[in-house]
Amino acid sequence: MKVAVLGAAGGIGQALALLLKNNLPAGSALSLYDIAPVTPGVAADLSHIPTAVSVVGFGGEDPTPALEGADIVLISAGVARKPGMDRADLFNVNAGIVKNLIEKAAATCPKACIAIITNPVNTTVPIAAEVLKKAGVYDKNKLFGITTLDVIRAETFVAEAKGLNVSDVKVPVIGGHSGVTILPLLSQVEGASFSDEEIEKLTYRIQNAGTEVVEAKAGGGSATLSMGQAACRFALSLVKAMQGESNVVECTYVDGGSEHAQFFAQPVLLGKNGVEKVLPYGDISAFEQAAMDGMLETLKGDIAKGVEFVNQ
Ligand SMILES: NC(=O)C1=CN([C@@H]2O[C@H](COP(=O)(O)OP(=O)(O)OC[C@H]3O[C@@H](n4cnc5c(N)ncnc54)[C@H](O)[C@@H]3O)[C@@H](O)[C@H]2O)C=CC1
Ligand SMILES: O=C([O-])CC(=O)C(=O)O
Repeated sequence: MKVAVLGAAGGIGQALALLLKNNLPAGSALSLYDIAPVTPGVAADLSHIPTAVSVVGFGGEDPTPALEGADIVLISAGVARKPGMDRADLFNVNAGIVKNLIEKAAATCPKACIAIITNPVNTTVPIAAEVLKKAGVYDKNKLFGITTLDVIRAETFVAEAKGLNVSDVKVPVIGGHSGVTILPLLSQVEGASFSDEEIEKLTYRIQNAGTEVVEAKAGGGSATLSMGQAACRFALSLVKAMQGESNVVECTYVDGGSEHAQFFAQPVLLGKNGVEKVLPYGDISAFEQAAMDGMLETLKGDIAKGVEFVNQ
């Protein structure tokens, strides 16, 4: 299995590459790309870690050499938030970066599964879909927005609040990846019950956890280490499923599985060819239904912005 990371010299990219070097199955290949000229050096650095995962790195303008033969492409290239910004403020810079990288992926590894980290995810994933459609290589089962950070945050915060062992806590998070579009289904957490006030507070914290990190980093960027961990979890799940393991499920932002919006995050059964089946997210509470009703206009607007960007 060959995994390419685009944006590999950045805060997320380096953390993710380190985790993948240590956790991909033996015999895998890791291919790193970033416009930053340090990238071959990042690969050289990682290559001294004694695991059976090969690593090469490419800098400069052209990602093609990193994409050749890739089975999975993980994209974290782009700018991150500073205090006072919301994720949509990243659109002007990151939309063009994602469009260019996807054009290269469409030409070089059209059958790869592509998973996008770059914000605003609600919009960059529809951009990728439109670019792949224009290139005639779109397979909706092979395009993902990585929303796993919302899931690991929800699991961490619930375990802390309820004194549970975090490895036993499962929290589906549906919708999108910004503000009100992030909807943790706390009503489905097993082995814990919450007061209305706890639900409101936990939901708000999960929705705004990215901003919590942006403010704490005080101008030095956004979540990188927890995102590296989240993206590694998602990538390893995808690798396992693509290699034939059954029952691999992750919440992820995908095309066409929801009656609510063209793109929607919910539990997805992963398989040999990417999405095997978009799973129902089950019963939700009245609070969650109101949150769902309240998010859809924002989410649909975010999606339309991406579609327009490519087709303008
Ligand atoms: N999906 C999610 O849950 C999360 C997404 N993010 C997003 O991930 C993105 C990256 O964040 P960080 O790694 O913290 O930023 P960073 O600034 O540390 O790294 C970004 C990297 O992208 C590279 N880059 C810029 N343009 C490029 C291009 N055209 N081709 C290749 N590489 C390019 C830069 O050289 C840099 O190394 C941001 O958009 C951020 O908002 C961050 C946290 C969570
Ligand atoms: O908040 C940000 O800008 C980065 C991000 O997506 C997150 O941490 O969830």
